[in-house]
Amino acid sequence: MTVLRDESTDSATFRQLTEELVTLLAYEATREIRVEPATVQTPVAPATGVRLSDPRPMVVPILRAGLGMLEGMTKLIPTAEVGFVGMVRNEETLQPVTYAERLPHNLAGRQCIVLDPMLATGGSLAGTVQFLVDRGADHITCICLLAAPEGIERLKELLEPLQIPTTLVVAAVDEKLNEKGYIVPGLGDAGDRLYGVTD
Ligand SMILES: O=P(O)(O)OC[C@H]1O[C@H](OP(=O)(O)OP(=O)(O)O)[C@H](O)[C@@H]1O
Ligand SMILES: O=c1cc[nH]c(=O)[nH]1
Ligand SMILES: [Mg+2]
Repeated sequence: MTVLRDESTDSATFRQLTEELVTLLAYEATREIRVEPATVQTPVAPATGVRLSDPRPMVVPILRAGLGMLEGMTKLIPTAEVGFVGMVRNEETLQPVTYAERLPHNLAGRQCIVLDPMLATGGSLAGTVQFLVDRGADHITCICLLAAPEGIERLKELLEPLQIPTTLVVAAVDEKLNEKGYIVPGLGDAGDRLYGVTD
């Protein structure tokens, strides 16, 4: 996290560290993944273990910055399906605008794992979780690198009344948001740090 925060870290290193960190967070985030018993034959005797249940989990990166977390996640669950949501925050109003959405219409009974490095006001993550819940997802795990207390509160407010099991896994909770809605001390604009500055 310290190297990610450092403004002198270049994009290539930022991407690599994001991927590595996500794989560690994914270890934590998959604790509650649904599995079923599976028996295999070892050279010595039958052994019972587990395999992922059907339907398989759906991993949902929030474009653009969430894409930097996808590879690290699918390393851990290579058989997961992937759906996409594209959102950009209007930097004046701080409201998210959805510009892309490629998800199955029916997510009934699906566990969804949402990826976005930054949970700031919570608007983008809350909007994405709402998409998933509206389509029937019944278990949500969000993985973020950094969260602001304000964003965590917003997510709680959305999710508690829905009574859907939800887990938020973060590498660090920072102090606050600044007047521009940026996480303090944070790491700046995660999308820009990963892929370069856009205007
Ligand atoms: O919690 P919020 O206040 O909604 O802010 C967080 C969002 O802002 C960033 O995306 P951004 O809008 O910069 O788009 P990008 O990924 O294309 O850079 C970040 O990746 C989150 O999606
Ligand atoms: O600090 C922040 C807040 C929103 N989005 C980012 O990328 N960084
Ligand atoms: Mg951005």
